[in-house]
Amino acid sequence: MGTVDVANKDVTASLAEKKPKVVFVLGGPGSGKGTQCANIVEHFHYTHLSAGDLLRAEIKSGSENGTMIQNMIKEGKIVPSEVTIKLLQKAMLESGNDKFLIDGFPRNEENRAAFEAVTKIEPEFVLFFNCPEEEMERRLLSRNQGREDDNIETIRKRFKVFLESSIPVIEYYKAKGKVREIDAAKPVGEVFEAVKVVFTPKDEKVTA
Ligand SMILES: Nc1ncnc2c1ncn2[C@@H]1O[C@H](COP(=O)(O)OP(=O)(O)O)[C@@H](O)[C@H]1O
Ligand SMILES: Nc1ccn([C@@H]2O[C@H](COP(=O)(O)OP(=O)(O)O)[C@@H](O)[C@H]2O)c(=O)n1
Ligand SMILES: [Mg+2]
Repeated sequence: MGTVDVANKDVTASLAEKKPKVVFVLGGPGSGKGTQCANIVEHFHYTHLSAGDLLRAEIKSGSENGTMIQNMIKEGKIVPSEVTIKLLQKAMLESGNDKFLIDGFPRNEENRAAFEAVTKIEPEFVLFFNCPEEEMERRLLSRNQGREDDNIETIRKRFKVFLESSIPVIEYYKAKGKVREIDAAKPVGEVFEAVKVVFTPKDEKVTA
């Protein structure tokens, strides 16, 4: 066993000790995951970890996996979970927090099963932003963050991957009663009102 494996075992053990609370934030590309996570962080003091942001930072850092990650993102493909899970574990440990919004992960069955097997962490619930494709396409084409995957050709590929690989993950958690579905086609403020209801503890909810 190499030193990298040993180091990752330490990370896994330290994380397991903390028993972190995890919410998976899922939804198609452009459904508003990042936007709403920023609001949730402000109001509910979670740490936001976007799998896509972590992968993009890994490319920028000049890591040995950088070129592979960059090529997969350009093609709208899902990076092997070994890479993404290590980045998530490291970020969780470094944050010092014990409440996380994991945005854009798990995106396929391999992501889901590997995260469960490696970390033994079961999500509290899954926040699912449901949005029609036409609206997501409009938003992505005007996102203007200079992303190499926000062009119509890659967007189409990402929608296909979402339908074929990510929807089954949402269905898996639906069968476990863990999905909190939000109508994400509405304006940002209205979507957040619905999000707040999900994050507000039941005994604090005002029943008018
Ligand atoms: N409810 C909304 N209505 C209109 N535009 C939105 C809404 N939510 C997000 N956006 C915009 O759509 C684009 C994609 O949002 P983002 O939060 O990055 O989505 P995701 O992380 O799911 O891809 C951004 O430019 C964002 O400002
Ligand atoms: N779990 C993940 C998340 C993202 N990614 C890659 O990163 C890309 C961008 O993900 P993202 O979450 O930032 O994209 P949005 O849904 O926010 O538009 C995806 O299309 C994948 O290529 C991945 O491989 N595995
Ligand atoms: Mg995002």
